[in-house]
Amino acid sequence: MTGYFITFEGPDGAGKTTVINEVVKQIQASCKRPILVTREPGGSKIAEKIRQIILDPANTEMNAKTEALLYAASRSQHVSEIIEPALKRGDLVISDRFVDSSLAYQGKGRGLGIKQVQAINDFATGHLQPDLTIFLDLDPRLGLARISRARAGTEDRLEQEKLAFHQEVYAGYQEVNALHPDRVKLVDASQELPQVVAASVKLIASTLPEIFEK
Ligand SMILES: Nc1ncnc2c1ncn2[C@@H]1O[C@H](COP(=O)(O)OP(=O)(O)OP(=O)(O)O)[C@@H](O)[C@H]1O
Ligand SMILES: Cc1cn([C@H]2C[C@H](O)[C@@H](COP(=O)(O)O)O2)c(=O)[nH]c1=O
Repeated sequence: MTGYFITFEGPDGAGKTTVINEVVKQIQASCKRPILVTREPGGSKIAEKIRQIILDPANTEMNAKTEALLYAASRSQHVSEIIEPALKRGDLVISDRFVDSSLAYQGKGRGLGIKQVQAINDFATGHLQPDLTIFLDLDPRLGLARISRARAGTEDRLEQEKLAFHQEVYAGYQEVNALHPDRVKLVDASQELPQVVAASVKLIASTLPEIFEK
């Protein structure tokens, strides 16, 4: 049996983690497949260790290529150890971020080039592609404001980057989303949380109707 793979993407503070938790609560009863929720960077023991290195605000000297390769290394382990086995079992896998984050943050934000970053990620993941990507669309300024309200003083190394970096990342997402119109669906994340959750559930139900009880 083959499973299904959904990813959530968007700028920092768009609400991905919060929305995923609420979506899972709402679809659990009617979903015919076991649901596995995971995240990047991280999702497995080794990948979480790499996450700590990448996001540590003390690692100010990390260069952009090292950063991109560490995200890809973490992802490779996450895919082989967690995502692929779950998909082989037939699960619905929902990941908080995946390759599109690297394309936007490292490809565009760090200026490494979307094609170059796609190439190292194709190597890392064996070209694994989500069935559906829900992009929580929010002005990065609003996302950063949410984050500073929620965790002022404990922002990670990437969250501490200047607004100009986050605006480049947002532009990167727009390029990536335009390359994959069939896979990537947008939800207006400036709405109240219940509306964002409802729109996400609707997209999942319309894209993957076969995973729900009739
Ligand atoms: N629609 C919403 N309206 C207002 N606040 C929201 C909304 N969705 C989430 N939040 C709040 O914004 C903050 C960031 O949410 P969350 O951590 O889920 O975002 P995220 O996209 O996962 O962020 P990051 O990528 O940085 O981990 C939290 O305090 C959360 O409660
Ligand atoms: C997967 C991935 C993530 N990032 C960035 C985005 C965030 O600022 C941090 C951590 O993510 P979280 O959602 O706050 O847990 O890492 C990135 O730059 N490249 C990536 O591939």
